[in-house]
Amino acid sequence: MSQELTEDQRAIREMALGFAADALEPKAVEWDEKKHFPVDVLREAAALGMAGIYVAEDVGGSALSRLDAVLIFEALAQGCPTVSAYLSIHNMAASMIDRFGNEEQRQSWLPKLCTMEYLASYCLTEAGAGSDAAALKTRAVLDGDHYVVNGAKQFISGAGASHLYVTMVRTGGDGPGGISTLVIPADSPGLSFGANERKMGWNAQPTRAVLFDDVRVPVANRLGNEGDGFKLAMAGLDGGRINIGACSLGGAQAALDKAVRYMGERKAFNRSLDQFQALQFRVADMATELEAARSLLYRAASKLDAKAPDATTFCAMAKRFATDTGYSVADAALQLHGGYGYLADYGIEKIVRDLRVHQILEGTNEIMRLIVSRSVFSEGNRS
Ligand SMILES: CCCCCCCC(=O)SCCNC(=O)CCNC(=O)[C@H](O)C(C)(C)COP(=O)(O)OP(=O)(O)OC[C@H]1O[C@@H](n2cnc3c(N)ncnc32)[C@H](O)[C@@H]1OP(=O)(O)O
Repeated sequence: MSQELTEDQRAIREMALGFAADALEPKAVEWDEKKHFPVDVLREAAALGMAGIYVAEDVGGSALSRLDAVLIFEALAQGCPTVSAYLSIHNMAASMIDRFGNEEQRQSWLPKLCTMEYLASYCLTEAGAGSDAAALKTRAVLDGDHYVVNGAKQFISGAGASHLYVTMVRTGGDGPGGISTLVIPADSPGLSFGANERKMGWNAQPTRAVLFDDVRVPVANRLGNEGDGFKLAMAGLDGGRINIGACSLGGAQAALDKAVRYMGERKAFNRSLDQFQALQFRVADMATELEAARSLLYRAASKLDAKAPDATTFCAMAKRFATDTGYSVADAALQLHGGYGYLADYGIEKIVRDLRVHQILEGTNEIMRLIVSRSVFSEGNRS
């Protein structure tokens, strides 16, 4: 463990690890193969307080810290990175309503989001606006006390299954200042979904386009003021990014643990694999790299909890480092299994496939470098 955890934090982590071992890990390969989104299991996680982790208690949330959330997503990902990652997106959307919603919005949506009677999706990306999120084109035009929304969102996790879509739309001119955030219910007339995308991994959750054709959304569903939407979206992503980093670390830890067990059982040249120093050193490096990533991730979470001015930069550093490290450690664990690592039964190749996308989503790792370099160079300019 990279930093001393409090007794409460250890208990939270143990609870999530127990849930991962009992409810996620035994089914994870089957869910991947059948492309099954286990909503019933997500609701069991919600009953343990993991659907509104950093949402306030008055609306059913657990009111825990960002560091607590990272511990939970890391632990859950040891059972299934994909289910943990969906839950992290649901938590991000719920926390945006908690932080930026008015009292009526909080009371009407959050109790159901915290039990997962309602599932939530986060809709920023468009076919023509991924990394350049401020270029989004989905438009919302005011018509009396409603907005009329037209456009399409791409790569939306949970789409088709979610009940609420926290959606960034253009209500004003070009650029970030013209963007607002609307909470759009799934049953809104004119809202429809693309086909479930066929993916390399992340098969235990659906990914679809969300299509808006003259969808009427009450002005009362807007979070914050007109023009605030880009900042709300970015603020949500700060936490979302470290949560995804935690999912990578959890998946990679599970892969490393499998490799260590396998190396004790598998013999070659009359010795078990764990007797070869070259392989022992490889495992030593993997464990060291994971621990370094964990330290940075927990530091970023603590910065977010402290509302530190450099929290966004640390979240970007941690997301980039944890998802790159997690992927390379999981891939090395596959290699240590030899041909068996490539077989579905061992559960390693699924972890590698699941973790690959973490280097792309919640902001590509190239965008994370952009955020960090902007901060480094602006600090350099000041001195
Ligand atoms: C299986 C599926 C595979 C693929 C799944 C893909 C789906 C997803 O991953 S979900 C979405 C992920 N998308 C992203 O992460 C988007 C990546 N892009 C970005 O983060 C931004 O566009 C980024 C960082 C490049 C900056 O954009 P840029 O247009 O230069 O805006 P920038 O000038 O920095 O900021 C605009 C305003 O927002 C504010 N802002 C920026 N970041 C933050 C933040 N973290 N918190 C609060 N405010 C912020 C700025 O201060 C600025 O405010 P002001 O105008 O008052 O100075």
